[in-house]
Amino acid sequence: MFLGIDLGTSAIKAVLIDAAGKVRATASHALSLSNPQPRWSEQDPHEWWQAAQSAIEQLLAEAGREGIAPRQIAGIGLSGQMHGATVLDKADRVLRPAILWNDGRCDAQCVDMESWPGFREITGNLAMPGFTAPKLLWLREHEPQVFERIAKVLLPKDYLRLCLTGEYATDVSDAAGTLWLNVAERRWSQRMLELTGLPQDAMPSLHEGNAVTGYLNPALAERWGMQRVPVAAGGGDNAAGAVGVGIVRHKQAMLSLGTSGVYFAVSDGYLARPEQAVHSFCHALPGTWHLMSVMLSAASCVDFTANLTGYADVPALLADAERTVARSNAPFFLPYLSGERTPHNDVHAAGAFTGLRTDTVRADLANATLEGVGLGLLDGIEAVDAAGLQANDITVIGGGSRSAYWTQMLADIIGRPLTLRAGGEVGAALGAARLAYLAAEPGAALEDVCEMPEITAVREPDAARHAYYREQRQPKFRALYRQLAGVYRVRGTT
Ligand SMILES: Nc1ncnc2c1ncn2[C@@H]1O[C@H](COP(=O)(O)OP(=O)(O)O)[C@@H](O)[C@H]1O
Ligand SMILES: O=C(CO)[C@@H](O)[C@H](O)COP(=O)(O)O
Repeated sequence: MFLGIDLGTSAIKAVLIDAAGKVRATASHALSLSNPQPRWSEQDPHEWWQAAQSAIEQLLAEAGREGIAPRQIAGIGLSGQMHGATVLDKADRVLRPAILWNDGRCDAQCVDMESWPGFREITGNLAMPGFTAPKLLWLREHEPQVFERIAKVLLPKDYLRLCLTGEYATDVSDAAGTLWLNVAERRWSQRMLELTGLPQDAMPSLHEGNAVTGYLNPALAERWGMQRVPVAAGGGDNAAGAVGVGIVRHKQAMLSLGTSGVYFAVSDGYLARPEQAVHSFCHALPGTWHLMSVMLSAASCVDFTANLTGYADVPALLADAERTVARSNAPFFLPYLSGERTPHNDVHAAGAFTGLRTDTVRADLANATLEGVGLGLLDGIEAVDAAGLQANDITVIGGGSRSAYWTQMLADIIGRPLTLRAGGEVGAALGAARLAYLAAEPGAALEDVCEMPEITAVREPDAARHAYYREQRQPKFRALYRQLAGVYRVRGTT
């Protein structure tokens, strides 16, 4: 058995797979998110660790009910929300709340980074506020008393690794999102670290996703009745999500519907297209890279509208949306609740409902939300296509993939078949478990461990609906962003 742990933004998820790759148990524990100031997004790393322990203990209890003993677990793999800056002092004390991937406070620092010599050549990316390095520049400027005490900077899942093993380590897919990695060469960039004011030993050791980075510490192994199993490097949640559904070969593609919305296309060589905020990162398996478009609020927009309009929960919103006939002159929703990365790279972008009329009902707002997220995702997919990695078939994963209604609407908007696969809704934890498998059993064949799980459904695009979205909705959606962008931009900032 192999245990995968994914530190998502909304919850920690744990999954147990057997040697045939079948999911045998799952568990999760919700996480809270804090927005102490406009554009700030933070979480407490101590809460991550408490939630991880709770998810693991629930998982072991569920596995026990299936007759699986903790000693049967042969390896652990980690994945997590990318980019978050977890800063520790030399005694491994957390110095402040982690600044997350959807935090937009450090746009001024990004402008500085873009002027660094060699920046784009080394990192392959645009400097965007979600990434880790500009957050450290912000700390240097705004919280110097914190900055000078920093001994280590860890990504979210790597903080859990420290708690599990006592080791400082990361993997190349997650490290690529720091802007301290030379992405083509898969190594830390001394130059980018120096320009940030950090020594190389502030970084964890760097590994491929399927490498062993340490072993479960004796106290935890005893408490959970487990062996001191190896802990794999794992991957950033998108790379791990891709491994989980077998998206590991050139031009294969995946769409992740989590808090964020991510379109991920694999490349067998390094490729960089930063112009439209397309991310160029290493994949979690050796010798592979990927391009990615990232929407900062995707399924989280659906939670937002459900709360705002008083639905009991997301399934209630979805059911009502499905019952309501789409009208001509339907309202629009701009999904930029946390600003946007691809293609706009605009921290000032904001969400909006437009086109409201006296007869607008909340189901119209629900449908506008589902559609607005889809149109935003299409912008990102087209940006990746333009970089030369167009894929005809897209596998969908993440919490949002649970809705047949929404995934059909997305296929109609995108105009390509969307494939659902067994375990896809489990998301990145599945890939983390597969990376644990590869690390614990180096003789295992990659093609076997990383095969595509069985197809559970295919959403074929409806030609007439696709034409409607292309001709009627997409041009207006794009125009609305352009027209509203200036309204939300704060005077005196970029
Ligand atoms: N039945 C459902 N249909 C559509 N969306 C759902 C459903 N259940 C949960 N979700 C959405 O899934 C999202 C969480 O997905 P997940 O992949 O776990 O995110 P994260 O990795 O960011 O924590 C939530 O925003 C929630 O609205
Ligand atoms: O910032 C990115 C990728 O660049 C996000 O995709 C985060 O990695 C968070 O993921 P979810 O919690 O939405 O899965």
